[in-house]
Amino acid sequence: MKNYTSISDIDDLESMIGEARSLKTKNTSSKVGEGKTLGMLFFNPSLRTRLSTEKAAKLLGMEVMVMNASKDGWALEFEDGAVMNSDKAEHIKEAAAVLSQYCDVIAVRAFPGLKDREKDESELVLNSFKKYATVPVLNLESATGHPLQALTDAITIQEFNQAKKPKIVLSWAPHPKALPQSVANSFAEMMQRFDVDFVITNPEGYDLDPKIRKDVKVEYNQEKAFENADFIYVKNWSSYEDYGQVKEIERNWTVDKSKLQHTNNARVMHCLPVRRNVVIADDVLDSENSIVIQQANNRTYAAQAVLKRILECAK
Ligand SMILES: CCC[C@H](NC(C)=O)C(=O)O
Ligand SMILES: NC(=O)OP(=O)(O)O
Repeated sequence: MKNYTSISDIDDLESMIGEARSLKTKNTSSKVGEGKTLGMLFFNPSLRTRLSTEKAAKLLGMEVMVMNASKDGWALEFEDGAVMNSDKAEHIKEAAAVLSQYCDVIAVRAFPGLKDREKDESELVLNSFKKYATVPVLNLESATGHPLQALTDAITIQEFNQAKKPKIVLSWAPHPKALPQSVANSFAEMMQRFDVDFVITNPEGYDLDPKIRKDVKVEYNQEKAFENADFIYVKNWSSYEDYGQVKEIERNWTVDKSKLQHTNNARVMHCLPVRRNVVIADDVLDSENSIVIQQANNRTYAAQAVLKRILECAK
């Protein structure tokens, strides 16, 4: 595995999950990162991804450099052939090549603009780093995916699952801002890699990209979708068909304790950050049903397993 920019970069998921869980229990340790440097560029805010990935790298013996690329770095030009006579100071060709001199792995967070679907789906920023960097690239959430989060989610479900074939529901929930489909996309892709009863529930007008959800059942009645569910993965996303749009805030989609009565005492997951009492109610987040903190803890071990694999493959 040279890069980790999509969950499709992992061909042996069970092995990767096993390695992450083994690193978590310290049954295995590794200093494969000694003498190596991870460079992380954030074009958008972060708490979990930034800190868990830094911790993961340091557990492997890596040095870590982090940069708020939008705030501290030069404005970058990503279009090849551009005449750079406006506000962009540096081309990604030079930036990626120079970063490749300093870093052994380059990790990038770059959210979608949510204005131009075609441009966002081209993954211009992430793919430009892949094209012009000469070292492996790690996706810290891009315009269409969040593969480290999805691996974390798979690890967490494996840890908590007690059913032979669990019913797992990805549920839309309201949010005041237009958010990416990235987390939902990668979760939907990940669930299709396992033998689970996977259902997506969202209001009409919020279906995910059909290229991602493929033939996954979409249930527009949230409570019906929750029936006998073992896991409820809650996430907001803006409309794909009316790209980037937030329709009226459908407050009755907030996940509260009354909704869980339809489930099989389901575990509730969310990638965080979460808007309490808009996306998920206090009476769920403060209950035994919520595993969002355990889920966030697993971000470190997902990142550690991925970085370990990248470094081993780069040898
Ligand atoms: C990990 C989630 C990051 C981002 N969330 C916000 C609030 O921008 C999103 O929904 O993709
Ligand atoms: N879940 C997640 O990626 O959190 P941050 O946006 O805080 O990194």
